[in-house]
Amino acid sequence: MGDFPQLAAKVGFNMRKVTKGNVTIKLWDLGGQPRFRSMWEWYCHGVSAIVYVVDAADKDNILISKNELHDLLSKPALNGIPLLVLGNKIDRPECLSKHALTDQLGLENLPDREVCCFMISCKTSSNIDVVIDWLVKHSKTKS
Ligand SMILES: Nc1nc2c(ncn2[C@@H]2O[C@H](COP(=O)(O)OP(=O)(O)OP(=O)(O)O)[C@@H](O)[C@H]2O)c(=O)[nH]1
Repeated sequence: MGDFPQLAAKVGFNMRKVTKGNVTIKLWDLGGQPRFRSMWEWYCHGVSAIVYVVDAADKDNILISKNELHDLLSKPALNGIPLLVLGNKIDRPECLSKHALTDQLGLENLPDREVCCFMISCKTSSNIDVVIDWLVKHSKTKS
């Protein structure tokens, strides 16, 4: 774990802190490009929650997203960690519905963990408040 900040700096991953009330959440923003995907697991060890952001307007790549997500969740070290899936870009007309995204990502009946999905737009800030509330609720350590 100790080498992660240095590694993250090298590959350009960012860490951000968000504070709400008496809770401060540390968020790692991991790159989604293929060359970074093998590193995802190591950043997920011991975390309070995994947040998986999907471009819900990019129908051509949903299957790849699904496969990468299920590959990540198959790692024994990540068993039981709550999963929050965010379908981003709901401001775009071609965006999938929550039902279609849930179905196409295979989120129904994922074993051994709590799973939640919200549809959001980072562009218009839609639903970001419910995401923060979910993260606060699932944070392990309170300051
Ligand atoms: N329309 C729309 N565009 C968005 C939204 N969120 C991000 N974008 C755009 O999508 C593009 C990719 O955004 P990034 O934040 O670089 O995506 P990313 O997933 O972090 O990229 P990686 O770190 O490489 O995985 C940029 O052009 C953003 O402006 C959104 O909610 N709506």
